[in-house]
Amino acid sequence: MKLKFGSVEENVVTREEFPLEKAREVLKDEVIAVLGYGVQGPGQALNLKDNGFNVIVGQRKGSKTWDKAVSDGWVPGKTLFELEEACEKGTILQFLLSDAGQISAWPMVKKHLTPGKALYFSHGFGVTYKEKTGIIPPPDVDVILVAPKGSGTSLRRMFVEGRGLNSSYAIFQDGTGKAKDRVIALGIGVGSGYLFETDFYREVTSDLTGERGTLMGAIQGIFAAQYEVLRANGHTPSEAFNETVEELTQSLMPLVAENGMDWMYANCSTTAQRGALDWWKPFRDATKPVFEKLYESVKTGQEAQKSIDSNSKDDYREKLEVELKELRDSEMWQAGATVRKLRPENN
Ligand SMILES: NC(=O)C1=CN([C@@H]2O[C@H](COP(=O)(O)OP(=O)(O)OC[C@H]3O[C@@H](n4cnc5c(N)ncnc54)[C@H](O)[C@@H]3O)[C@@H](O)[C@H]2O)C=CC1
Ligand SMILES: CC(=O)[C@](C)(O)C(=O)O
Ligand SMILES: [Mg+2]
Ligand SMILES: [Mg+2]
Repeated sequence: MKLKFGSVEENVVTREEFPLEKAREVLKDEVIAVLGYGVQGPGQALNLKDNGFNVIVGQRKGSKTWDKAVSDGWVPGKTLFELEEACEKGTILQFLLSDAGQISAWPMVKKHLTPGKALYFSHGFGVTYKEKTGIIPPPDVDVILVAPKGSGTSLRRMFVEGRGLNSSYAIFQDGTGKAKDRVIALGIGVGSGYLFETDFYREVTSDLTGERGTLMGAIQGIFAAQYEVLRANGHTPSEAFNETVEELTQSLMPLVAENGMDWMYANCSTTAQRGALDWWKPFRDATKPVFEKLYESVKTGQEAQKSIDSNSKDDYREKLEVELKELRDSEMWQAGATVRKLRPENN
């Protein structure tokens, strides 16, 4: 249906409009092969299975995530296979290896994309940056995307709680004439809240911007800046952490989630309101040039290139661990660990 967001009309699909029964009918003859069992793999595969679809998992034998798949109830030789065997058996191949992993697995996956099958992504990365990834699908298959806007962990948790994480959907190639029904049915099947339309290019550029920006990179940067200023002015770690992170995640963001920033503002002290109304524009103006620089770096493919280069190195895991350790060992997140332990519900 068409729905207005502010004054802009968009194509969206809701669960009322496309119920689960309809999704099951559309996909009743399909074997959905979920390739990769990292973060999105488990969330999507388990939700699809619990929603009554015919799902198998493809994963490297002997890997940690193979064992995780077994402990999640996937049965070797019945619903859990080596990657290639899953590609052979599946009629819809959900390509959920890491974006760098997709590059090395592509020649094998491509071999099994016989006419009529569907190739499904949760990111526009592989296809958009085809000069860098070599991922060029054959013409007689559907190439579709459902991109949950959040972690696979949340996708599963929210499903179990009877909620739904929103996803975008896109069709890159309709090789069978069935791509639209297939993509919507899969979007509903993996447990999406509502689905909004996009294309592969817009999905990848917005996603790369968001995770580098307000979802992760920018928020960590703003946290660090404020925490450092408070500490430099004699505030304790407890005070700096609570006033920077804990209050935001525990008290204020849940209110924003429920009713919007306007409502949260309206329900704080008049003192906070005055200051927060005065200061949001200077913060916007100070950071906007950084966001513009970020978007440019995404647009030119530089961000994609960097992530391919670093993720394909042999010592990638060790290097990553060093950088994550720096975050973990920072005083702010050390303080955070102590503060989390002190939450009454964790005692
Ligand atoms: N992590 C998340 O929650 C989200 C991820 N996505 C997208 O979903 C896709 C999957 O992402 P994640 O679940 O984060 O992946 P991941 O980084 O957790 O890796 C998934 C699986 O790929 C396997 N793998 C990696 N390299 C391989 C190779 N060369 N050969 C065979 N297997 C290999 C790993 O064993 C792992 O089981 C990506 O396109 C990502 O951008 C989209 C939304 C959110
Ligand atoms: C969770 C998500 O959607 C991200 C942040 O874009 C990702 O993990 O790539
Ligand atoms: Mg992402
Ligand atoms: Mg994302």
